[in-house]
Amino acid sequence: MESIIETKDLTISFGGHIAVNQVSVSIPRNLFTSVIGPNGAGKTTFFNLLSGQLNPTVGKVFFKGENITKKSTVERTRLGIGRSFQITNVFPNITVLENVRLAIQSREKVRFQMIRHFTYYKKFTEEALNILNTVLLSKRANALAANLSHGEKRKLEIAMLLALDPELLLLDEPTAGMSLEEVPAILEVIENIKKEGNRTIILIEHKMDMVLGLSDQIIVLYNGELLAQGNPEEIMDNETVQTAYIGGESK
Ligand SMILES: Nc1ncnc2c1ncn2[C@@H]1O[C@H](COP(=O)(O)OP(=O)(O)OP(=O)(O)O)[C@@H](O)[C@H]1O
Repeated sequence: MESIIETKDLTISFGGHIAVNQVSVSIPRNLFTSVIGPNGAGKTTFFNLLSGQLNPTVGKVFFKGENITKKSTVERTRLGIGRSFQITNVFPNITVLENVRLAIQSREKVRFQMIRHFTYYKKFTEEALNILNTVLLSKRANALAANLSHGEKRKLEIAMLLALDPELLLLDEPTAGMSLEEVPAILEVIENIKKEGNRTIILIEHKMDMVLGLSDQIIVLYNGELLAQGNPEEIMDNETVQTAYIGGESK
């Protein structure tokens, strides 16, 4: 199966501590992959190495076959890798719809020419409304971003990410800090993106029921190392995983 992103011996150490240790994985295009592992296993660091926030001490990252190890975060975003927390430009004092439309506009780097402006405005507004539909924020399109609840803000962050039109979406614990009532909506948002079928999603998540329900394959990290990779059944049946992680994880 064609891989969208691949790592070879990916390693990073902070001082003496090896946070990600010789991880070689191939992540197939259009499959839903989750990365699990106990606290401190190296999941977020692994994402940082994929998105370019960190450079590996050793090892390589390939995106669609191209060696991107030396590329910056901005270059990787341009190539099609989208990471949720990269989106810092949510403007609190404009509406939800305007935020998403502006993000689309900046993606397209449109020059404001008055004659063409109306055509683009309509096109971008339609795309923004479609994205808001995907993230279940249509009803809040005209609300000021500042007035959103915590759960709605997370949805807007995902919307801003979708506005970049990434081929690969890296979602790092999208339900973190959410109330239990807000979790099903985020799950529905992820399912909507999955259903649209044009993006590959990699999810870091502690909620095992969510991981098992969404994933085609699961990568297990433990002490920075790749402990296992397989479909949900294989991972649940894997004795090493049970001993190292699932049995011992309470979060
Ligand atoms: N910038 C850094 N400097 C020093 N140590 C770091 C740095 N970033 C991460 N670490 C260490 O690397 C290890 C892996 O951290 P990481 O955040 O990747 O784990 P995680 O699996 O995402 O954990 P969690 O589930 O708690 O988010 C931890 O021991 C952490 O303290």
